[in-house]
Amino acid sequence: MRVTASPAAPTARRAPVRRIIGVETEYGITCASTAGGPPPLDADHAARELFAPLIARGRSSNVFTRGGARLYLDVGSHPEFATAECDSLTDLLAQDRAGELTMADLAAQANARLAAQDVPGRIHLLKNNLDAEGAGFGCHENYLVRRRGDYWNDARTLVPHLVTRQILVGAGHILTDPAGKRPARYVFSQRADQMEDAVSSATTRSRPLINTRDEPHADAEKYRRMHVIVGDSNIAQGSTLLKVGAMDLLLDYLEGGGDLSDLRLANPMRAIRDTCHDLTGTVLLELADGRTITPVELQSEHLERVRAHVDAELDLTDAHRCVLELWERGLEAVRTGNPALVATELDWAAKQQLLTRYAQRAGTGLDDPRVARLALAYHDVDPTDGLRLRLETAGLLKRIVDEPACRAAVDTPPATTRAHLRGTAVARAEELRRDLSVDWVNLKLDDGHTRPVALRDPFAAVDARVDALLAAMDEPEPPRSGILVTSP
Ligand SMILES: Nc1ncnc2c1ncn2[C@@H]1O[C@H](COP(=O)(O)OP(=O)(O)OP(=O)(O)O)[C@@H](O)[C@H]1O
Ligand SMILES: [Mg+2]
Repeated sequence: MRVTASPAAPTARRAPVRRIIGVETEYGITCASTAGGPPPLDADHAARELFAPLIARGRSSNVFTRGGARLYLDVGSHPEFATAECDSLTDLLAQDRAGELTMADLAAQANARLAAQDVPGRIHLLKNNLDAEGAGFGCHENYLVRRRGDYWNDARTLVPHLVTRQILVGAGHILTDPAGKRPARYVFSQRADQMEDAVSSATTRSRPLINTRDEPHADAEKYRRMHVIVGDSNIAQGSTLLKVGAMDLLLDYLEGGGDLSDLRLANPMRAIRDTCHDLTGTVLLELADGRTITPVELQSEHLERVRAHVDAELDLTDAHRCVLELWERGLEAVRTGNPALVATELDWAAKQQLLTRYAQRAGTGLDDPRVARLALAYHDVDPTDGLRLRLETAGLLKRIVDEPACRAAVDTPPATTRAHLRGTAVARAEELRRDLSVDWVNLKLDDGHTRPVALRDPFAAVDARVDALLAAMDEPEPPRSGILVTSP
């Protein structure tokens, strides 16, 4: 009798766990004089000018858009765009870019009003993280995670990733010495020098890497929202894809029982600064167990574990495959000191090439004010003053989601999350001029009698209660409570 081994049963593969992701971006604002001289408006007044049309339409400076996103002016003068909830990486890229386009449109309108009033100023909105006074502002990522007892441990084991990922997804920065003793030099990130505590529950007192405030914007028994505070605002879509996609895969790995706890850093705050300042990626970081590791080694180790997890279990989307490929190539670029390997995809490399080539041609150093202006233009969201569109059109920055799809995302929410319900309701309310109170979870028609709807499942894009709410909007507005209507 011949015994043959039966072929191994094919292992069932699965897609990465479906996850809600949203990115909040604060924008820098300045009003440059067009006549020379000091700015005609300070940042506060410029921000108020920017939001004037929203406020004039009887709304506040805190609105939800037809695209399902939140557009608002918080304390301070940084206009903020928080993307709608996305459950795909490509939707997130479109939404993030929709934020830039929304801001650019608001600035164009504000500049037209200033010109009509003969105010000699032009408002610029900058998708960066440091203003002219040296104050920082943020770009926060939000990831839905399933509520589990060991969330806290998982969040902490991500700190080494958050500390070292800047060698891939940092937006690049020219670091100048205020004392003028050392020449200006190029580093990975603007944000690294602003961070203080590794994990904290407050964002205002200190600058943590992960905010642990428990505000899931969803069914609190099932979900948590992981709120990542450390991260640069990115211009290159490749950087955003890698930043968010790598975290998505790492969370999948951890939720599937993966472990990163042997890679804890002894001093994350020192490590984040050391990593930022060393473009070779070879600075030695101390681990909690006394070993040392370089940022490139640490990222390679994370990538290897994620890859093994993927190979064993996952069937990746095209976007996730791009994430792994770019992660690998980004590390190779740092390891070999060859930014050209990723110069059309990752911000730090694209910006470095732009600035160093300019400085070489002009025969200056990186501290030249013209280089600083070029660096700002990289982050300017204006289609003509800003460089992003020009670089993309010239093929110097790679587009992953094309411009029409990003433009569409301004008014069209992601189709597969509750943002679809919110965006539809907002659009209908705007068309019918009905008052609708909105937050991430709730929709309430302010007519005194239609029942509010709580959308506790961020994955649900269909809901009969919302259909009823839309139908209620179509009905003639009932009399306000407190007013007696009598028939003649
Ligand atoms: N359940 C969820 N899981 C993950 N992300 C979510 C969830 N619900 C909403 N989000 C995303 O979280 C972000 C919330 O933005 P928002 O600016 O309102 O943040 P916040 O932390 O609630 O408030 P603030 O910035 O005012 O402190 C959005 O990008 C949104 O898409
Ligand atoms: Mg916010």
